[in-house]
Formats: sequence, C-alpha cells, structure tokens
Amino acid sequence: MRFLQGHDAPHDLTYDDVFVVPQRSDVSSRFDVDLSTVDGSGTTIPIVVANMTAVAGKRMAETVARRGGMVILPQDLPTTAAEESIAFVKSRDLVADTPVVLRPHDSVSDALALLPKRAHRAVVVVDDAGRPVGVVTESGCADVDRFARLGEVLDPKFVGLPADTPAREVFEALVDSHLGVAVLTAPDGRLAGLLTRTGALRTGIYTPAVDAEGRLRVGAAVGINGDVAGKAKALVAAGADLLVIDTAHGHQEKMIAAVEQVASADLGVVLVAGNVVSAEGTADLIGAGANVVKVGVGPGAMCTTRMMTGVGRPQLSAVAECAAAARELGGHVWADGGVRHPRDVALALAAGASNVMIGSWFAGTYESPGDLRVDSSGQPYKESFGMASKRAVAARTSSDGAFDRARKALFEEGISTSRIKLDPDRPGVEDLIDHICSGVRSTATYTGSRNLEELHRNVVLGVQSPAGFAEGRPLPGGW
Ligand SMILES: NC(=O)C1=CN([C@@H]2O[C@H](COP(=O)(O)OP(=O)(O)OC[C@H]3O[C@@H](n4cnc5c(N)ncnc54)[C@H](OP(=O)(O)O)[C@@H]3O)[C@@H](O)[C@H]2O)C=CC1
Ligand SMILES: Nc1nc2c(ncn2[C@@H]2O[C@H](COP(=O)(O)O)[C@@H](O)[C@H]2O)c(=O)[nH]1
Ligand SMILES: [K+]
Repeated sequence: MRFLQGHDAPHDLTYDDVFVVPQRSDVSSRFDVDLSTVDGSGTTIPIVVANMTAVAGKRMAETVARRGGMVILPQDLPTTAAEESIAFVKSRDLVADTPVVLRPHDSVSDALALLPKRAHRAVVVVDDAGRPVGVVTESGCADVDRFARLGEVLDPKFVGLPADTPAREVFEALVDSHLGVAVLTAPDGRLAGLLTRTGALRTGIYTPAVDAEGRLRVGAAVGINGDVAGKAKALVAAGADLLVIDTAHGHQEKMIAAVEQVASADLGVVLVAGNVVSAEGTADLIGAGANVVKVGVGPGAMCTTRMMTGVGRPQLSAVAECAAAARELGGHVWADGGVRHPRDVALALAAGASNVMIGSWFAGTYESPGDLRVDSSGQPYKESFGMASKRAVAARTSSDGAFDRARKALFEEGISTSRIKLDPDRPGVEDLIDHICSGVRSTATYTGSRNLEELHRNVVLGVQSPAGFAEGRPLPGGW
C-alpha cells in the first residue's frame, strides 16, 4: 500500500479518511480473486469473529467456518462450555446447515421460539426414528393456536433429497418446487441436514475453513489472569485450532509473560496476541512468541476506551504501522474493531492485515447467541455489550468476593447494553459475509489484485475530506 503523491497525511488516519484509487487491471472476474490468508489461521476468507459474549457462540462458529472464516470463543466462557462448543463445531457438516428439530407432539410455540435461531427459519419435524415427516415455517404458524401440535400444522410436502446430492441439483429442485429449504437425509432415511437455495449457491463459492481431519475450525481466547498456560492447554486439547491471548492493553509485562508461557508450551496452534497499536508493541509480542498480533485500541463499537482515557490510535494507521513491523519479523496482524462497511475490511487488508476481526456488526444476526427481540416500531434487534463493560466485568468476576467485585467494577471501558438491529436485507451472518466478500473481491479487481498479498502491494490510497466520504454514501431517500 502506498499513498498518492502529496497525500501523506500529517496525522493518523482511519478507514473513513481514505479512498482507493482504481488502477489498470488484468483480473477479469471477481471470482478469480483468492481471499485465503497466509497467516496459518486456515481461513479462506479474511474474516474472524471477535471473542465477544454477545457475538461469538457455537451457531456463529459453525456458520462462519462453513464459509471459510473463523470464530474466536470468548475467554469468559467456562472451559467445560468451551469444550462443548468446540465439540459441537467439530461435529458439523461442511455443506448442510444444522436443522432445528422438533417432534410432532411439540407445540407451535416451541417452533416459534426456535425459528429465529437459524437464518433458514424452518423447523424439521421428525418421527421416533429421526426421519423427517414435515417442515414448519413461520407462515405455517401464522393463523394457528400457539398450543396446536406441530403434527397438525407441518407441511408434509417438502423437498427431500439424499445428503450427497450435488448443490446445483439441490438449488434446481428448490427453484422447481418454489420452496426455500431442502431436507437432506442419510441413507437410512434419517434427517442429515438442511440446505437453502442461497446455501446451495454459497457451497460453490466458498471453501470451508477446516482442520487436518477435515472438520470445521474454531479458535478460543484466554485472558492474562490466572493459569493462562493451563487454560490454553485445555482448549487445545479440546480441539481449538488457534488461541488468542487477549487483553485491553496488550503491551504490558503481564501479557508478554503470558505469551511466553503459552508459546513455550508448544501447543502446535497459531498464537494470536493483542491488542496493541504500535510497532514496538507488535515487535514485543512477536518476540515473546506470538505468530499474529491483534491491532486496535478504541475503534470497537462497544468500546469507550478513547473517551475514558484518551488512549488509542486511528485504526488504519495503527494497522499499517503494526503490519509493517510484523512483516519484518515474519509475523502477521489482525485488524480488530471499528468495521462497519465492506470497504473497511478491504482497507484493513490493504494496510497489511491478514484477517479482519468483526464484533458488533455480527451481533445483529440470527446466529449471534442472544434472543431475537423486536422494538416498539417492529424492528428486530439483538442486544450487544462490550467485554470491558460493567455487565461483562460482573459476569467475569462472579466468583470473587463482594469487595473485589466492587473494586473491579470501578474500571469500565465498554457499553453494557446496545441494540444492534438486524439488517432487513442481510439478517444472517452469511448475508453479511456475502456482502463483505463481494466488496473485497471488487476492491481487488479495481486494483489489479488476484489475492490478498497483491491487494496489499497494489493499493494506492488518497486522503479525503469528510465531504469526500459523504459523497460516496448512497442516498436511497434522495436529498
Ligand atoms: N481493543 C480495545 O480497545 C479494548 C478491548 N477490550 C476488551 O475487553 C476484554 C477485557 O479486557 P481487560 O479489561 O483487559 O480484562 P482482563 O480480564 O484481560 O484483565 C486485564 C488485566 O490487566 C491489568 N491492567 C493493567 N492496566 C490495564 C488497563 N489499562 N486496562 C485493562 N486492564 C489493565 C488488569 O489489572 P487491574 O484490573 O488491577 O488494573 C488485569 O489484571 C478483552 O476482550 C479486551 O479485548 C477492553 C478495552 C479496550
Ligand atoms: N474498549 C473496549 N473494547 C472492546 C470492548 N468489547 C470489545 N471490544 C473490542 O472491540 C472489538 C470488536 O469491535 P467491533 O467494532 O467490531 O465491535 C473486539 O474484538 C475488542 O477488541 C469493550 O467493552 N471495551
Ligand atoms: K469506539
């Protein structure tokens, strides 16, 4: 990445401050762009989901890994819960989505409670032997009593196909039948999974992020307090493919010691550590044994650090400086926080990040762990909160004594409640992934880049005024 002549800013920059200059390109299709990363994380698209309790659960992990990204399970998850989540992700199919399953004697209200948990928004009703007997959708529940049994409301005319049916055939069968989901079955007739039309389409576009045994990948975070190496070992033993050692101020002695301990345990997984925003911080963490350094202090949507402390750094400059330092040492960086548009992901990659971490944006999806709520205007939303908020600190310190809990609650650097709306056009995390990847693929072709390394090398940036940024915004309502 370089700046247009005369565009070197005298101050640090963030994503909104810059634009990408288009260049002569010989990349003729956006599908010719390879979005896989070279940082050892195994992602085939450069998207990592932040280790935030309101964002990163097992449904998110399964869904994102199937499209080639990776979820980092939060450090506040008890080790046994993390082990269960990892086992769940590892047992998921690489193509079919996990169905929501109920029995004929379950009620309509049971189905309505579970429908928003998955973007496919269907419940499969199975018999005693686990064979599908019908599908229930929201429209099927519209005018019926909530206590009615699913056996009475299910639609028995569903598209049922063997689990090994090629995705294109599944797509065509759904188009022919005008139905949204195909029910996939194992050779013994038992339910094996679900595939939507877009799911079938995505199967041909994305490559799942898988481990050496061909199972979906998932990462896990640890903090810097307590037995860090012990927890790291337990998570890797449970199957975590990557570890993130995460704290607000990553450039501190306790962090460096934690990274050294985990690195010396030689667990055989990529080690990510952060957060920092300087070349010195990056070099110290790589020196301690980190393979990847997580960059970003204060850009996060739930984060109040800059307002509380004045500490932080505009994210584009932070990523560019840390990425340059990491490259000199054979390491990598992840850009963490502040991503609100596909362009932000493209710019972080241009600045040299090997993956981009997204939290709050993905909180507003069916796959995030919280319950779907509807506000007074009928808008669906999910609740999110920061990991340094009073709410998160209270949960993290619940086993401490009252005095210690009160002491820790004094330091609050995050929002405790925020409503993240579901985008009506992109309510599922895969819709957002499609949106981001299409933007990044397009940035690559505009700059003549076939992969992320070329994107980083080729991008020429200019610095723009707030009016320049505003000009780029669409105006769906006119002006
Ligand atoms: N990227 C960002 O901008 C930020 C991210 N976060 C996220 O919040 C979560 C919780 O992180 P964290 O608050 O570090 O909690 P941790 O539980 O990881 O503990 C942090 C440890 O570092 C010590 N510490 C010293 N100085 C600081 C400081 N300025 N800020 C925070 N801790 C400090 C704390 O001691 P003591 O409590 O005694 O001071 C404590 O022992 C993480 O997921 C982190 O990524 C939080 C803030 C900023
Ligand atoms: N200062 C704080 N930073 C936080 C908190 N919770 C999370 N984070 C950071 O934000 C990113 C995600 O950014 P987003 O814009 O995509 O939401 C996350 O990875 C953390 O680094 C917090 O309470 N305070
Ligand atoms: K912020």
